[in-house]
Amino acid sequence: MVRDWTAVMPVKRLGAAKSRLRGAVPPARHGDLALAMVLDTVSAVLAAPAVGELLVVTDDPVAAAAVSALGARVAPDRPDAGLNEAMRHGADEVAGLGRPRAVLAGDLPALRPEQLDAALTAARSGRAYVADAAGTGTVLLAVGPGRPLDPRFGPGSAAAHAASGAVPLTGGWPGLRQDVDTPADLATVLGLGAGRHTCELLRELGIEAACVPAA
Ligand SMILES: Nc1nc2c(ncn2[C@@H]2O[C@H](COP(=O)(O)OP(=O)(O)OP(=O)(O)O)[C@@H](O)[C@H]2O)c(=O)[nH]1
Ligand SMILES: C=C(OP(=O)(O)O)C(=O)O
Repeated sequence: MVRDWTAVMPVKRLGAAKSRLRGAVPPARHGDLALAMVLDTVSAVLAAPAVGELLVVTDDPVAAAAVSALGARVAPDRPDAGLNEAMRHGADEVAGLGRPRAVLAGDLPALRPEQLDAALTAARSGRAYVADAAGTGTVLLAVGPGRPLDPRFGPGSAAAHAASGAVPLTGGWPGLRQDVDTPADLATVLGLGAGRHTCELLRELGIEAACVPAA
């Protein structure tokens, strides 16, 4: 498979990230959990043969160092105006319109490389999205060369992406579709099998967790 996709992943400052997930682990470890989920998502993305490069858009120094160590490239969060602007900046300005780009959230700790490959293969020709497991949100938005990303993430983003002309991708891909916003989402992910970083952190905290093999 040709490694031609640039994956783009926005990561909020860890101290402010994943507020709806607060309470899933002790407060002092909340940032560690947010980072562990990012690292599992990054590991799966970098192991996907269709991905040539992963660009992480973040102003968090700890996350930046950790994802760099795994092999991702880091760009600052500009214009520092929220999720859609961070995605647009990474995909259209830093990566550039000349490449196929796919943005995905950094909260997919059960993501498997083959699921991302399948989604990117299905998306190849146009602007396409993958809805989250609930069907209302979006976990991935892909766009071919020459086209702006035009991201519309936020509440109801699946419908917003459809209304903007993006094609919904219909594969099963349970790990790709399962983003973690709440403690209930985390429990679902632990049933699917979380990546090594999330899994080891939870086990350290005495929480039962099924782990998948390292990607
Ligand atoms: N660079 C950047 N990433 C963001 C920003 N807002 C959200 N993200 C990232 O986008 C992905 C999905 O975001 P959300 O699920 O809305 O995450 P969140 O804002 O941390 O979660 P809540 O506080 O629970 O709403 C995660 O990887 C976040 O880290 C932002 O303003 N800048
Ligand atoms: C930003 C989104 O999701 P969430 O905040 O639920 O992760 C979205 O689905 O567009």
